[in-house]
Amino acid sequence: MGSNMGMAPDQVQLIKATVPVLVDHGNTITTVFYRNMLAAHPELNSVFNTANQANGHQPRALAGALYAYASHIDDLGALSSAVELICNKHASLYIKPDDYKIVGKYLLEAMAEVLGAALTPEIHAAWAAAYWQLADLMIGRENQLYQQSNGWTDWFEFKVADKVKESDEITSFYLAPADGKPLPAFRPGQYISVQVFVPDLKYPQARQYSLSDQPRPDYYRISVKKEKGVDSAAPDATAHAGYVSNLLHDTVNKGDTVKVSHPCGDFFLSATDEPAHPVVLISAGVGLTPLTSIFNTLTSKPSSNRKLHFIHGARSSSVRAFQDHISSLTKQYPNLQATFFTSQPSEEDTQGVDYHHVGRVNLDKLASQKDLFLDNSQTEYYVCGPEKFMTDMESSLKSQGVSADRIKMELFGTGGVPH
Ligand SMILES: NC(=O)C1=CN([C@@H]2O[C@H](COP(=O)(O)OP(=O)(O)OC[C@H]3O[C@@H](n4cnc5c(N)ncnc54)[C@H](OP(=O)(O)O)[C@@H]3O)[C@@H](O)[C@H]2O)C=CC1
Repeated sequence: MGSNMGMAPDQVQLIKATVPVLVDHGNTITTVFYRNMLAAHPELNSVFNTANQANGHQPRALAGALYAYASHIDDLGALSSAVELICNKHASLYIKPDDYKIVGKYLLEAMAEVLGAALTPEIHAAWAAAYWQLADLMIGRENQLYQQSNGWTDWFEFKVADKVKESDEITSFYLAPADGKPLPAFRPGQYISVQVFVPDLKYPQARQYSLSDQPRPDYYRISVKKEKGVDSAAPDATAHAGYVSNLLHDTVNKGDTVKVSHPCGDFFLSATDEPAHPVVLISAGVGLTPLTSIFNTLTSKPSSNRKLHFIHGARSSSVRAFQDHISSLTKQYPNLQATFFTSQPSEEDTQGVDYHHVGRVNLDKLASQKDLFLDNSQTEYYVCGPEKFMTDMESSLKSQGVSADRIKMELFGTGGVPH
């Protein structure tokens, strides 16, 4: 990201001066923003995740993003990976330049509504300039991403060619294009958005799902966890049952159609044909889906003798997807290995078969540190799962001398506003 092209130096200082205001009022501003914008533009409900609106996650995430932007307004390079991630998600949802006009209008109006006279004309002008500086940059990047999408520029109808239960919680959907034409390839690790009409809401919702198989011309596979939500009596009652995952599990069957967007995402396997680089895949829960795409891609070449270690954590083997698939391949090929952690083994689970270690994923528990291929300075580590899991794994790898550029992960969070 470049310098502050569109902003005067005193405006940059004004934005920095509003950082404490965002700490105190950011969440109120973004809550008012979403309320007013969605009331005036109900058609945008289909773009935003309604569950995350209801539980306050979306306003908190946007407040965190505003805070991060204001804090780094004179050092925008620090935000480039977060911006790249958001632009990919926008491209996956077909966000257009006109959408930025609506968002800018309601964001500035929400600031005025919440801050009142404290939002002086100078601060208002500085925020308008700051908003459009970032919006222009994102519009430019999203335009590039649309140009790379093989002409696929809108939702496209796909048929569910197969629906396969992978575990008690995860089911795969094999999605074939309705026109039967060959699909464009994707980079293993990338995702698609799937859009379905939600009868309870009376409008569609879209969610991003990682592609869970190697690129193939005839179908895209996603593997979806049924998000049951949290009982409202529970202490952490913030999780709303997933609108889309429950519909997919319960009502979308073989032969039905869903809308799909082109593959996006900046978390992907970096080099598929370089056997010198060992690869370690570290995941928890449904976070194994993009890593299974990487695993299947790398193991699809029988001639490859690349060292590959699949590490996965689950509550029990009944909720672990792809266990038999991964285990059978690792038994067949000496260059492949798998280590399964299970935090609550059931009576049916057998140590050495269904899992290797009791507890959450802990890299210190591996039989030998050579299992992480630490002696090879080219080893790449792909990490996916709950956010805290990813940051813990990153710290663990860094403490063992792995450089940050070899640890790949996709952190959707924005860091939030400090308390
Ligand atoms: N970027 C991407 O492409 C994708 C990202 N994801 C992310 O993966 C996460 C979903 O995982 P989900 O299956 O719902 O997770 P769960 O909450 O069901 O947990 C799955 C497993 O991870 C363990 N775990 C949770 N937190 C930690 C931690 N801090 N350290 C070690 N182990 C931990 C759990 O331990 P325990 O048994 O003790 O509860 C459990 O065994 C989501 O955050 C989602 O965003 C998922 C798919 C794709």
